[in-house]
Amino acid sequence: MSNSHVQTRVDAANRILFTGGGSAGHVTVNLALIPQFLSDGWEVEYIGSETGIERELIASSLPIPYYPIATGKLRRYLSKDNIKDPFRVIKGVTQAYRHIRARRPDVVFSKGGFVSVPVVIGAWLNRVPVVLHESDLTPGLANKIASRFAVGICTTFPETEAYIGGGKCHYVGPVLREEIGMGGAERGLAFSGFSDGGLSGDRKPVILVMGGSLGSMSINTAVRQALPELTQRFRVVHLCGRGHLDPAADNPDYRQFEYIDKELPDLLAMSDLIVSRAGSNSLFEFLSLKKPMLLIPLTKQQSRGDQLLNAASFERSGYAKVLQEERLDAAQLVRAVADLYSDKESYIRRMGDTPIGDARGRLQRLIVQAAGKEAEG
Ligand SMILES: CC(=O)N[C@H]1[C@@H](OP(=O)(O)OP(=O)(O)OC[C@H]2O[C@@H](n3ccc(=O)[nH]c3=O)[C@H](O)[C@@H]2O)O[C@H](CO)[C@@H](O)[C@@H]1O
Repeated sequence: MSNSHVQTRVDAANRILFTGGGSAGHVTVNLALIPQFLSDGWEVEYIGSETGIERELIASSLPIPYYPIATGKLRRYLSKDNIKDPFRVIKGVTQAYRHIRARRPDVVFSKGGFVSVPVVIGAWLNRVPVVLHESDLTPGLANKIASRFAVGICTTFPETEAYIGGGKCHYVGPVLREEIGMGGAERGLAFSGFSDGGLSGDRKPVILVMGGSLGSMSINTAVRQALPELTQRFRVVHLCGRGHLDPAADNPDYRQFEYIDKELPDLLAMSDLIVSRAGSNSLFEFLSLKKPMLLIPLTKQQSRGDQLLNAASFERSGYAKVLQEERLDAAQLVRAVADLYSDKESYIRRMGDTPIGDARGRLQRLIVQAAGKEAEG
């Protein structure tokens, strides 16, 4: 009796396939959602690229199968790779189509990035419902293409609907990983080797510098040039991106790391100020923790202008100070940090009034509904 009960449960397991990658910003929401589906008894699997950051982030933190497929970049500019990439996209669609046909997930959830397009098309060809999520105020190219094949597009900003249309948009708000709010400042200081003085009022305040999940050359250069001045008043912890450590940047009040995974919540908890690019996931993480932030958004030439809009929206709400990339140098950085620090209480006060809400729960309910499974509320 008990055996047949177990067998029935296994046969009837709900199955969800996640995709998304290329940068951590296209994986973070998946990292927030997957543990919930696993604890609700769903079978979860992931399709990502062969070499993208998603492969490492998923493998290092979640016990789920990962299926790599061929990917080709979708570019808005001329490149010799534009010739071979369409063939890689077609190969990726074939691989995703076959995988989805064999595994028959109830639903596909896509977080965007160029790896997601073949998966979304493969799901659509198999008549598996697809739900998308867009982190930025304006949709990325992958999500623009994928939206034609999706039953729903969940957004972080209410304004995004104007850029997608089609009546498929659902505003859910920012989806945060649960562990972001669970960091410990003491642990962050110990990890950074700044434990002396602990959390006492007489320690130097800490600035956390994040150049986006891939790092930023211009922020790295400006921060390192500004170190002699910055470290007179602050300690600086710098997440500089893979391959961008600089052994010459040596200062007792400076620490640099390429990329931080598990300890990031502790580093955030420890920080008094943040200097960052303006990727949407990072911004809402800072907001939820009420960290005064100086944002240096990617320009229209470096990205599609999404970060300019994200940063402008946060500046309008009084959550962030913005320094434009074109004006970025060591002197401007020092000045902007000093201004932000002297006004930090008003930033914290304005962020204090902002409810973050349960976007993770709302998004999960929408996905479960799209899968044709019952979801309450
Ligand atoms: C160059 C590029 O394409 N940038 C895009 C990318 O940015 P990016 O990948 O930087 O995206 P986000 O800032 O949105 O998210 C980064 C995520 O990585 C985490 N993190 C970062 C550094 C680190 O050392 N450890 C760590 O865990 C952050 O906490 C955050 O959860 O996706 C964003 C969301 O669609 C877009 O707004 C950006 O324009």
